[in-house]
Amino acid sequence: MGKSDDLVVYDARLSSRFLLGTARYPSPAILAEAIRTAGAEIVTVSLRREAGGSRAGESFWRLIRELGVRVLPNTAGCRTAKEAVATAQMARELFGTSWIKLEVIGEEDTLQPDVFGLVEAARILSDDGFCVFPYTTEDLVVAERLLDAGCRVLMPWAAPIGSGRGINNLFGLRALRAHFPDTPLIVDAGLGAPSQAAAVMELGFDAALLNTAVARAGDPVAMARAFSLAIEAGRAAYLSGLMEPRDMAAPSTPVLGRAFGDGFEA
Ligand SMILES: CC(=O)[C@@H](O)[C@H](O)COP(=O)(O)O
Repeated sequence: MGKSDDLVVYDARLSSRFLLGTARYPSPAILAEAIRTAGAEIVTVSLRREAGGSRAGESFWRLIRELGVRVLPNTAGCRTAKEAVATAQMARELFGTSWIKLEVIGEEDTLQPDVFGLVEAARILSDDGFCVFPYTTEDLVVAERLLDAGCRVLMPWAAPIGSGRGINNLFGLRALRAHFPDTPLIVDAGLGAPSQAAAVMELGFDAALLNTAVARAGDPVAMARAFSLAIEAGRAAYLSGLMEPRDMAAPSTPVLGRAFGDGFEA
């Protein structure tokens, strides 16, 4: 790629399109190596899990500082707008950042976002100066409401958190991409295999955020590398202009006098 393909989100310019979650790794050392190998510039952290005061919290912070990555605190575990707003405010104090990955969970089996609470919390936090990264569904109307509320990026799910199902609603994600061509769209949650990450990037999504598939892999560091390669490959494919699939065959073997296809006759 000749010119820069950086992704701009709020005040950040990112060369990596791979955002990584920090939960459920076998050890802090493996987490650190996975982040390095992924080349991730942003990691998401749950305020509830990494409370700064505890010994575990302190060593986690040392590790993050050493890696030089940017932290995107999240409101994982919040069930109401009120709870999410309070958690975001605590996260701003604790982590010294106004970035917040906003999760308001509405349903236990799927951990589906409560989109009503999400929009409400997004508005309150945006008005309060936060840069909100909302974890949402592929719903176009909700997306509009989130942008109206002040969000400058959207994080639609591919599938329920931790399910590893990949793209559940291809039509919905395609429609979202087509409807918001200029909004950074980061697919967040449900990606289980590198091929699925490549697929969302091929659809034109701007980045992918995942956790479980790397953290719970047999070899998380090797899996981080596999996802990193896949995300890069998917992005390169998208930028290169993918061919349209067709129902019928189209001969690819050159016929006499047309060795280089239309317009290149020898
Ligand atoms: C880590 C995080 O912030 C979540 O959004 C979520 O856990 C990611 O989903 P997966 O664990 O399914 O990748």
